[in-house]
Amino acid sequence: MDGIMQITGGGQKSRTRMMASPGQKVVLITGCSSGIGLRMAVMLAHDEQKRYHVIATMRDLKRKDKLVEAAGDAYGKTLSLAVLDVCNDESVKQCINGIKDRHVDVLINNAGIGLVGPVESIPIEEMKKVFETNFFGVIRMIKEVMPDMKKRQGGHIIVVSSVMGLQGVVFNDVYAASKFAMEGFCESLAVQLLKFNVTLSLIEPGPVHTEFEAKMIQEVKQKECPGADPETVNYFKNVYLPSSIDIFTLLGQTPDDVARVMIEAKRPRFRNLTNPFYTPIVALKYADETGSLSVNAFYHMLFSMGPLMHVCITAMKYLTCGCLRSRAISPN
Ligand SMILES: NC(=O)C1=CN([C@@H]2O[C@H](COP(=O)(O)OP(=O)(O)OC[C@H]3O[C@@H](n4cnc5c(N)ncnc54)[C@H](OP(=O)(O)O)[C@@H]3O)[C@@H](O)[C@H]2O)C=CC1
Ligand SMILES: CC1=C(/C=C/C(C)=C/C=C/C(C)=C/C=O)C(C)(C)CCC1
Repeated sequence: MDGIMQITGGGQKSRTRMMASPGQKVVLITGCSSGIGLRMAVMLAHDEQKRYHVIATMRDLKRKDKLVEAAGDAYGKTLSLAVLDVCNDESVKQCINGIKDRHVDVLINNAGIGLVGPVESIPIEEMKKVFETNFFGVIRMIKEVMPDMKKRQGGHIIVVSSVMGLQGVVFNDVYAASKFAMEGFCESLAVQLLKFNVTLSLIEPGPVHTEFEAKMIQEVKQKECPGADPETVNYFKNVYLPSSIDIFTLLGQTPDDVARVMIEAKRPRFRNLTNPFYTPIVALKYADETGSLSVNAFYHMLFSMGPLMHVCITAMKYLTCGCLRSRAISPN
């Protein structure tokens, strides 16, 4: 393993860290009870050269069993567990204060939640929860860890964003907005951090088969959408849902695919799309600065193409996988 996980500077000081052996880098990951966070934690803890000590955090330790089982022998050696709720100031402080010298070499902000539905049917409180987790949760972590990294002139902050941080998707308005907000925040901060030799990277997965997908399907099926008109509810449940399931089936990656992109890239880049299919989708946006191309393309894919969308996406998948897969999977 080489990868995005490269640390710039501060290497010697890492000897004083709690739990980590000399020379090991301390990697703190949020949201490790399932999905991408769990797999990243396990893959790093299983590094053959034992270069990382992973502090796998989750908000509720009752959910630790899947991680502990997947970690196997690494648990208690190269992987330890800690409680951390990214929405709670105290919880974040307590966790970081519990680490020797508060020394974190790599911070992976993975914890996040989704939200789908017609905007008019979603209470503002629910929308705030999404921003509180996906946006302020990341900022809370960065504020706690970044000052020490700046002092040490070294460290790496990774943020699991999404393709929806670059391109909005119908009925995902608020979730996409939370990831766009994160992208803007990181784009601004990355420049300052370079001056302190601290690297900031974004990971932008497309659909990934995790609990996130199951929760999304459940949410669409169960939501009664009060306040939304019947036509909109029909588009949400009978047009968006089947297209979305189709897209997960056709293009979905595994959490291991995503973790590998992060771990195996030779040099840390600022943006890291994990799914080659989304490269042309994002390119559409930059090809037409008025935005009409993207809005019209998505409109036709969703509302005019019907079953043809499946054929079209399958064709695009094979075309893009052919020419872009190697770039997306091993970017350097
Ligand atoms: N799956 C997908 O299609 C995609 C996912 N992503 C992003 O990937 C990241 C991981 O999601 P994924 O693995 O797919 O989904 P999962 O639902 O499997 O995992 C999300 C993790 O975040 C944790 N979490 C939620 N709220 C908090 C909180 N307040 N404090 C600490 N942890 C919290 C969950 O913990 P708990 O068990 O306690 O709920 C869980 O461990 C998210 O940021 C998501 O936005 C990006 C692109 C695509
Ligand atoms: C329905 C639909 C689409 C759906 C995309 C989806 C469902 C993407 C999911 C991404 C996820 C889950 C990201 C998580 O952060 C497209 C391709 C835009 C084309 C138009 C129709």
